[in-house]
Amino acid sequence: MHVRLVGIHHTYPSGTAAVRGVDLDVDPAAPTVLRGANGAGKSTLLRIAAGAETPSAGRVVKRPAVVGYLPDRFPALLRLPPRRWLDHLARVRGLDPDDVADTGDELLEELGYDGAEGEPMSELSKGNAQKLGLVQALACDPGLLVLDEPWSGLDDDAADALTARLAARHGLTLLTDHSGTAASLPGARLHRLRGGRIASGADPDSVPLPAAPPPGAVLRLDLACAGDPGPLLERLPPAHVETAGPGRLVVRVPAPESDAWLAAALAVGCAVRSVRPLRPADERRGPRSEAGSAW
Ligand SMILES: Nc1ncnc2c1ncn2[C@@H]1O[C@H](COP(=O)(O)OP(=O)(O)OP(=O)(O)O)[C@@H](O)[C@H]1O
Repeated sequence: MHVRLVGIHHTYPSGTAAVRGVDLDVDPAAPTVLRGANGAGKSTLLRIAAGAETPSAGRVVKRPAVVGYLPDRFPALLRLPPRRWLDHLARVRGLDPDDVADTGDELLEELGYDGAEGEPMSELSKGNAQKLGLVQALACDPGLLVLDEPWSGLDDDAADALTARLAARHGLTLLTDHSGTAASLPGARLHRLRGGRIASGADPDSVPLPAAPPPGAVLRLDLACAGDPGPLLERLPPAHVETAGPGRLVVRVPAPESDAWLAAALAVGCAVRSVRPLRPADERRGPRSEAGSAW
């Protein structure tokens, strides 16, 4: 079941129009990732998707009953100790805290949480507070998981553990991520927000095509594509394949063919991560992998 954000606008009482007409499908088959500059409206849109904020206009269709939400920041004066806070949030979601305690403990261990039991939330280190935030969002077995910068503040081991958990998740997931890690999740669908709007494929900020590639130029297309790349490549025009792995396809195509190639890739459900001209040194080095090779 998809969750759909339809015609979402949001203007804060201050007059800031943070979201201006966003339609977005959150697909259960792959994580939906929002990118964009600071202030683009990502956190606002996530709060609306999670049901933590009511939009000025528009609606969220088919939001599941249980939503796991990691906000961009916690209230600074949260005095509850961690365990009581986790129990409190379980009750807010209509769940019995005992039912989520085992999964919560498993997650705390997996993420290497080492904050003191009795310490108020407001006195935890940033990373430990982030780990608790992730645990409350993940432990409730959410129908929709909404994560605002989930890798922020995590140490390397915790970041890897989170990446592995999200990669293995089946279900609706919507997240923002400045670190770039989310783009590597299998099948990740990337959308760029710009000034409160989803940037279209033609937006230069979304598809950074060089203004005028010189004759003979070769472009490297980096794509996020759901599913097995083998069958996908058979449906696409020939190209030198650099990388063909779960969720990721990197190919080289002559510049004059790149528009047709991109159009074909978008038509089979891929999202464009970047389009860059190859430097002559890269071209001499040749592709790193021969998977699916040849024009
Ligand atoms: N509570 C609020 N009241 C008034 N304006 C707000 C509020 N929260 C956000 N804004 C404004 O709305 C716009 C979008 O902010 P938002 O936090 O959604 O962007 P963002 O893309 O998540 O940014 P960042 O990458 O810095 O987290 C910004 O201009 C911001 O100043």
